[in-house]
Amino acid sequence: MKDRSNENESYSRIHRHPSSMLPRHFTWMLERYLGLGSIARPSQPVPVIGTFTTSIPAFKNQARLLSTVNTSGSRQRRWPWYLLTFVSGFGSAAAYKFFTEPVPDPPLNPQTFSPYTLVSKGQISSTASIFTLRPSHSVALKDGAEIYNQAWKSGIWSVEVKQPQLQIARAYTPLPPSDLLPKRVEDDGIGLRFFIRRDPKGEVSGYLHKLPEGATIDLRGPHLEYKIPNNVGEILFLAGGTGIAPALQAAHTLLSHRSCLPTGSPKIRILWANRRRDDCKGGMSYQNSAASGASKPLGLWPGHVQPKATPPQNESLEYAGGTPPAPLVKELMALQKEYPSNIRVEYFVNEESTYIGKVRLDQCINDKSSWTCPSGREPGVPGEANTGRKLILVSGPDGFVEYLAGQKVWDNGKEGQGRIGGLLSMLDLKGWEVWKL
Ligand SMILES: Cc1cc2nc3c(=O)[nH]c(=O)nc-3n(C[C@H](O)[C@H](O)[C@H](O)COP(=O)(O)OP(=O)(O)OC[C@H]3O[C@@H](n4cnc5c(N)ncnc54)[C@H](O)[C@@H]3O)c2cc1C
Repeated sequence: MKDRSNENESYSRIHRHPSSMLPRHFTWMLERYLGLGSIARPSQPVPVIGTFTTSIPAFKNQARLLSTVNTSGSRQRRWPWYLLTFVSGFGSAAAYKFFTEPVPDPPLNPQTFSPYTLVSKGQISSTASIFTLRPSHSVALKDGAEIYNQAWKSGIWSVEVKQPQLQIARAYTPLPPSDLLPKRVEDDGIGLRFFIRRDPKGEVSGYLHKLPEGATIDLRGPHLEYKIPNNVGEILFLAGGTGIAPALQAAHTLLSHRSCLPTGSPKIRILWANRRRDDCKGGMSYQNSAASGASKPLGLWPGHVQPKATPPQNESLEYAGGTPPAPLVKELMALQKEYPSNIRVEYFVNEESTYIGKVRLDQCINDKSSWTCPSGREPGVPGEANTGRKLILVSGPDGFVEYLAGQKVWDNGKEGQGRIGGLLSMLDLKGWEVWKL
């Protein structure tokens, strides 16, 4: 009968020995290729496994060497080797994992189109809807939020949306995050919303409006359209139709990222013109068309409706009560509630005979009333006069921009600002800068 006393002893030793944690073939490999000797059985010669080496003289020697490895050497002396082996083993495993595991992409990049999923399409008027999109693939949330954050901080930006059948793309302006939205959509900061008007003959807008929820939409961006200067003090934003999207972006940049600057509390006044009440239901209507100069319109943008009657002469603002506010009106109202001294919004509706006119523009440009920083929004100095740059931004259909600020011009394949024309050219702009979007 085989004497097992020795075996028991070596078994107990193996269990005290750190190498006992290693799988057998791994310890053999360490011994075989690193010459680490007595890992498996400290008191026994290491067996030579297999016979494939024996016919080759060089391996024969090695096999003989391995078969006679003396395992009684000092363990202390070998510890650094064990450590080195472990460290390099784990290092290699970590490196392998790092280089072979797919790294989540940022949700958006300016070079290539990234797939987004149409989460919802909320129709807000007969011609326009709010589209909510989320990246289709798993994205690096932190990087994604950072890409959007940089864009929101910078100013007005857009993304390109691809129509895959025709392989054409159009620019659209993401709406800023809003506290009014259900948390599900915006809470992780990677969803994007768009206010898109369906052009009856438009290739891309028509395509988008036909897509069902769950469809994939390819986006590329962000593209910075206009960097809002850091030292901006006041913005007068003239928005026509979907031009409200960049106006909301400007308000977001100003109120969330530039609030209460050393130059004073920045402010923004938005004059939003729509052909129909549809898009801005519930919005506060500017009633004084005569004061706004609309009774003597200059060039009018396509679809313009001539005023039917002379509007009242008082300069009151009144809510278009009775109907629940349209989603974007709600968002504008929420901003006004949160920043009552920093944002003012006026609505002009062509079918109600209200227009952005010369007189109203002149009043806005010369408004000297103090817009103070609401309490608790330090470090701005409440009530301090604003000394920052003053900007007039104009955004909307070509006809709208031309009517207010003159045509943009194409030069060398690039769209340029052109000279200031339209209504603004008739006013003394006194230090206001004009930018047509
Ligand atoms: C920076 C930027 C941001 C924008 N943001 C938004 C936004 O947030 N929301 C939004 O709704 N829009 C936005 N737009 C407008 C948007 O990019 C598209 O221009 C708009 O949706 C129309 O595109 P479309 O492909 O549907 O129409 P298109 O196919 O380009 O057609 C537009 C109009 O031109 C007419 N047309 C086309 N080809 C011809 C031709 N050969 N001859 C005569 N007429 C022709 C069509 O009948 C149609 O009425 C933005 C534009 C820019 C530049």
